[in-house]
Amino acid sequence: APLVLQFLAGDAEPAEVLSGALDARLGAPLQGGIKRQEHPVGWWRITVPGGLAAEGEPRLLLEQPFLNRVDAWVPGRQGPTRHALYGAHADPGHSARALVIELPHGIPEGEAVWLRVHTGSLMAMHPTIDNAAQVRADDLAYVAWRMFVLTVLAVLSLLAFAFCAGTGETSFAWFGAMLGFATLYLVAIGGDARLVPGADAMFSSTRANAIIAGLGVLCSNMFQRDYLDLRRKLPWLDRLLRGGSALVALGCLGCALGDWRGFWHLVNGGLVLSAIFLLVGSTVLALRRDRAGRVVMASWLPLMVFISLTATGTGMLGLWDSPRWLPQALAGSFALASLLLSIGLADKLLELRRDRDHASARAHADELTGLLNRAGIESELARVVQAAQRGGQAMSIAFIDLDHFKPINDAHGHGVGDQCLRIVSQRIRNQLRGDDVIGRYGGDEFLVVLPATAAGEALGIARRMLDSVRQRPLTIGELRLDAGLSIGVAERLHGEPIESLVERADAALYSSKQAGRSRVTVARTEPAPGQDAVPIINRRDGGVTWG
Ligand SMILES: Nc1nc2c(ncn2[C@@H]2O[C@H](COP(=O)(O)OP(=O)(O)OP(=O)(O)O)[C@@H](O)[C@H]2O)c(=O)[nH]1
Repeated sequence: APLVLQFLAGDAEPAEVLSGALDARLGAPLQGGIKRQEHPVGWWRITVPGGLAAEGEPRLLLEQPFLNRVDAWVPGRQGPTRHALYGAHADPGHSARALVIELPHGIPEGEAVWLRVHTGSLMAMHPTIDNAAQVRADDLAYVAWRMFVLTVLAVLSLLAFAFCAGTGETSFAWFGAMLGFATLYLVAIGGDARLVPGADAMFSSTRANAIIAGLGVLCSNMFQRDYLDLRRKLPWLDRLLRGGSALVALGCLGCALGDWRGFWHLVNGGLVLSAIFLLVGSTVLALRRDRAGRVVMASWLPLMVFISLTATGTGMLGLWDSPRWLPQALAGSFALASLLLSIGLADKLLELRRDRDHASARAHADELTGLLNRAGIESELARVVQAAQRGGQAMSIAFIDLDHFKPINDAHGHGVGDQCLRIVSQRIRNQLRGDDVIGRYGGDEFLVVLPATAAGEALGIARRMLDSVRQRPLTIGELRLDAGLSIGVAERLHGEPIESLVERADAALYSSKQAGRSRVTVARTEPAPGQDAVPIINRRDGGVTWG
């Protein structure tokens, strides 16, 4: 039904208003809905040209009530009914999307609904008429949508805190807090928690809501500074954003201490400035092909569009006739923005991890041979020793030194020496199994770590490595160079520390050198009869020296 909405200038006694004595003061029909005029309390008359029949149990709905309180006089009913989202007159029978006023007799032609509205909110309330069945259906759809949006926000917020705890990245905590406050703010203005004990006192206060919104903006600014790395990438914008945050912080503090409306404006001003700064910053960064900038722009833009549409539409400024679903689309765009930012954060985390892995791979690589360097093989050794300790498994290591390498260097130059090292490292590596690791320990020395391997098996592998080098000469250009390896193998004794294991393998290698090079020495795994420690002793055994 087309409703005619008229405002009565100035407050008056109900009896006087209802008698029609003040009808001359009624203004022209309004489009923009019921919103705050000069005074917080005002009278509104609603009529329907041609009248509204009582069939279908018609209801008058006032959408987006937030902090407005309404006394309604409807045709055929004595005295007013009271309606509000919060407080004693909250209506548990309907969703929070609108105040619902029953019209048991419809609105007969020539009669009117009179509303005395105490406006506590800046948003306009839209009066519409629906039948009871439609109101119930719309209520269910509204509650389902709100549950979805608020659940998305709350879950993402909790996830962000869990990520912060897991990764130690503070930007996740700021993001989680921002989502938490955004959820609270949506719940406050939407009235979703109005029937929860205590929510009434908290959410029905403009000051409390300004503080919630302000804290949300502060967390958002902190998060974006971190996420976009503004300090480094756009220092001028970082300073501006800090200014915006200072205004918001001051406003929040003021709202906490006193009731002056200026503080409330300070929060809102800081919010608008921060949003503009962020949009500018993310656009500049996105144009520079910055990934984080693009994510923020993609998530911020729809939000900003919906906020602008809401602010300029019928709900707030009344510059255009915005659709009724717009406030819910705004809530949805909050959830969408958070989802995009969550994905962006996860992506950033992956990028950081990739960078770290690359850096650590670079730090642990030996440039000449492509094997692990000393630090790399030592850390692998520590890892394998730890695993062997936990699993109670055997493990061995092999220390390898190229024989007579210095003369090759001296006779053919360092370039040929380097080539030798490359070829030898390649041949040794080819003898290893999947889990074995090899690194260049320094100069012409290599260390091989053999997980789940006892001395006997390690000896076999060491001999294969030795054979792979000594059975074929190293070919470098025209040169054919014979080479050999001295190898020391040691199996880790139960509970043996790394240093001792390495020392025993080194001593076994020394034994190989002493015994004439190009051979393998295995360190004993058990003390010799009559001795308490495991010594290195030499025993010739078919080309293999046993220690
Ligand atoms: N070409 C080249 N030579 C290196 C590199 N690092 C160390 N060296 C040389 O490797 C040689 C190592 O010699 P040693 O292991 O002490 O002596 P060796 O001649 O191999 O004698 P034994 O080990 O006793 O058989 C030295 O001459 C070092 O200058 C490298 O990266 N490239």
